[in-house]
Amino acid sequence: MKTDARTLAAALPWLKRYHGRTIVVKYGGNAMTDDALKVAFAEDIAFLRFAGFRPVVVHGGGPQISRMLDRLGIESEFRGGLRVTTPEAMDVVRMVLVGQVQRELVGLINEHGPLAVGLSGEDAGLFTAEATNTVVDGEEVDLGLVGEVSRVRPEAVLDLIDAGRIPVVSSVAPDDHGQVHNVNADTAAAALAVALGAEKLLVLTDVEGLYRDYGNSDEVIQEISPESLAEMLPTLDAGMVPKMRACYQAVSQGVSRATVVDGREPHAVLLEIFTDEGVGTQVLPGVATKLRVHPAPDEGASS
Ligand SMILES: Nc1ncnc2c1ncn2[C@@H]1O[C@H](COP(=O)(O)OP(=O)(O)O)[C@@H](O)[C@H]1O
Ligand SMILES: CC(=O)N[C@@H](CCC(=O)OP(=O)(O)O)C(=O)O
Repeated sequence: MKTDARTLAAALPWLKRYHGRTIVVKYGGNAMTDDALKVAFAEDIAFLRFAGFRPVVVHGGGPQISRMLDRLGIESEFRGGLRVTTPEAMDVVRMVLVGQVQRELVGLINEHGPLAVGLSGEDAGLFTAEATNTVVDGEEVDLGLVGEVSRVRPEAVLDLIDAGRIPVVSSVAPDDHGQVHNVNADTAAAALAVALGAEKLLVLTDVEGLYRDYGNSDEVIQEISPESLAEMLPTLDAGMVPKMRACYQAVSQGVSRATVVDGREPHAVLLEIFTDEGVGTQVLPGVATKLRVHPAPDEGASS
């Protein structure tokens, strides 16, 4: 059989499995580095929709926010993987996420038909935020206007999906008093995946997956259970903290699996979903931890 035919035929089990199912795809700002990657991402999302899946996009934009804050001369720092957000910075976060990153992704997806509709946690009560702090080296750190998602009203997203649209969601959300908060996009994606009863949470980032010992070892975790991940969480650093906590929460609350993949690979979404060889790190119940040394000898080979 020709290689292309083999690849297409191998997609059949995944087409059957995910047909009519909801997949929440979190597109991190670090995986939006060049235009070609963004175009490929939009193609993948449109592909999923035309293949009969129900894709929902939650996007990040951390590096884009940082660049704009720099340009405006507003200082920003991250603590425990979360941006300390002053009221001044909050305006910029909202402007960049909703006004720039979301608009761009909606436009790219809509190159393929009238599919994507952008919304944020502020629309139709989608998310309610609750102010949160974080603990770094045993000390509580005040993060300002940073929120966790305390409630999800998924009706607006469900209406869009049922109408054949692709929701593209930005992670800002009001608290009970209407004060808008900055929610980490991984956190928002997990909360939405749980509320939608999604089959899968797929997270695109800028590393091959979760490294067992980042910076000191080439071993990437291929599969891990939520329990083993929970044990690892206190040892993680930087952006991986909210990301892996989000995967843990999604799988602990009913999403069948959460996967972190390298979004710098063009068409990472299609590769992850339609090839038998799992790439990245999969969090799923009941598995023993499985490691892979990166780069794996046969990585990139589809079966
Ligand atoms: N154990 C780990 N495995 C992989 N990456 C890690 C780990 N610990 C920290 N990191 C860092 O987390 C970063 C990804 O998080 P982040 O920058 O927030 O990405 P995104 O914009 O995709 O949400 C990686 O680029 C890496 O520098
Ligand atoms: C509270 C917090 O840190 N919010 C993030 C929101 C954007 C985000 O999460 O973007 P990535 O997915 O690209 O990292 C921020 O301000 O950068």
